[in-house]
Amino acid sequence: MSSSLSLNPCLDLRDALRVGAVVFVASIFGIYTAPPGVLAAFWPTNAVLVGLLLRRGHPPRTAHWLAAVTGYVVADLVMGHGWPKTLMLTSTNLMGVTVCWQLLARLPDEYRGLRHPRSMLRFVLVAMSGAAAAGVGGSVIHPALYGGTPAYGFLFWFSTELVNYIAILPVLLTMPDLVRRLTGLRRRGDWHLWRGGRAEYAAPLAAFAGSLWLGTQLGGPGVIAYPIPAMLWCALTYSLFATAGITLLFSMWTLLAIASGALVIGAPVDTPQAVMSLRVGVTLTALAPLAVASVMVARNELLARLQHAASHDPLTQVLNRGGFLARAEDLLAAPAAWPAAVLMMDIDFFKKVNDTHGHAAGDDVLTGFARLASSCLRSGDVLGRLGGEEFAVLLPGCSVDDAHAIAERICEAFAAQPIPLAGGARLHATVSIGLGCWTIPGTPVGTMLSQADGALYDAKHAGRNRVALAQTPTIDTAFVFR
Ligand SMILES: Nc1nc2c(ncn2[C@@H]2O[C@H](COP(=O)(O)OP(=O)(O)OP(=O)(O)O)[C@@H](O)[C@H]2O)c(=O)[nH]1
Repeated sequence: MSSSLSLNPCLDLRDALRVGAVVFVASIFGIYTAPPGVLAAFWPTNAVLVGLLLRRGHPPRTAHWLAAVTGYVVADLVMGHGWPKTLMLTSTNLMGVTVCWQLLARLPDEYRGLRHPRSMLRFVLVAMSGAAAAGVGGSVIHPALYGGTPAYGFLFWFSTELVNYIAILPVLLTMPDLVRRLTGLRRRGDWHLWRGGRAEYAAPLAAFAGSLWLGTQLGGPGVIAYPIPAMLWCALTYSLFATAGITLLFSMWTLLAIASGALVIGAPVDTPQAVMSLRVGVTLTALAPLAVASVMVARNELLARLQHAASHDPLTQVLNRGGFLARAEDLLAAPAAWPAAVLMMDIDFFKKVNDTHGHAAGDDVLTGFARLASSCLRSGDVLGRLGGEEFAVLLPGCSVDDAHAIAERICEAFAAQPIPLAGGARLHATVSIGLGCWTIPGTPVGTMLSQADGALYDAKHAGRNRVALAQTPTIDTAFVFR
């Protein structure tokens, strides 16, 4: 969410109302699904509220907290709880939410988004702290409202909140990727529901579904762990968000299937203690795939950064020689890439620029040229810095006339636009370009570059600041255009 939201009271109010409405709907859901006369065991409201407050671009305001309190209170009153019970439940809910939100909001972004290898450890500690805060409230209100000891009240609230936070919050914490995708604000490498082809995508999900089904057929206490290998496979294949969704599904399915008798574990789950133990156990089981998915995200982000560093020139940020050659070979493997043209470009008298204005000014000229050349290219063209002041462009699917027009545009635009230097001065520079165009598919990139380099030599010798055409198998006369 943009920071303008915080400056716009109307938008802030609308946002707060949305928070209140979500709290109300989630609370009604929790109350409806609770067994009669007992406190709701699946209570998504608190985890959803924490997730909502964290997903906003800036801290919640008083209006958001007031809207949340109103959502809790109205839901309880609508469902027939009196004021004393409503206030006790609401304050206990808010104790847990406040602690959980405070602690998560203080975590660095990558920990909060579960994108750090150790983020799951911190996340579990935060979830336990939030659950413990709710447990403290529960130890006071539970005996008064439902009977039992304060210790039981603590344990019931602690276990319920722990399960809800661990099962639901990861989905919400990784959800911003989905929001960015839906709103078109996509970042490189940000969203991959899966990594790989279609079969690779479908297989882990099928294994997960199969393991759930197998559990219903075989029964016994071990069946709870049957889906773990499939969930680990999902974590290695799908995005963190998808994995979080799958682990939530696992927790809900396992608990519901045991409750309904579809999954027979052979042990009685007929005391509140046994129910609590089962719920916490099932949810903690789901932490393993989540931790693997977190490690995968961190690993993939690191790999992407390394790959970028290995294939790009740190000064101009265009491809380096290795990156250019690899990309060119990839592109030229497609028949549609032919005819293909190559431009070899070399900044004129660049040594003099360095000697006269200093190395930093030379660097400014290089970055200025890379920027300008990029702006003259079509999408799909590839620009690389082959070394020093020498750049190359691959123009796939480009006729010699179009390639010549692009080369002329770069040459003229560079000569016409002086480069602003750090001290405020402006520096005029020119570039010479050798151009080749090949119609025969399969011509090696190295051959194309060296023939275009020959034309660049011609351009330099004809006086620089010009474009020269290479001799290629289809064009057999080398000449200088101007
Ligand atoms: N500032 C800067 N200079 C570089 C960099 N890489 C190479 N150079 C310099 O680029 C210059 C290249 O000079 P030459 O190859 O003699 O070519 P030129 O002066 O451009 O002459 P012509 O190409 O014949 O027009 C050398 O002085 C290198 O030190 C760089 O990253 N930054």
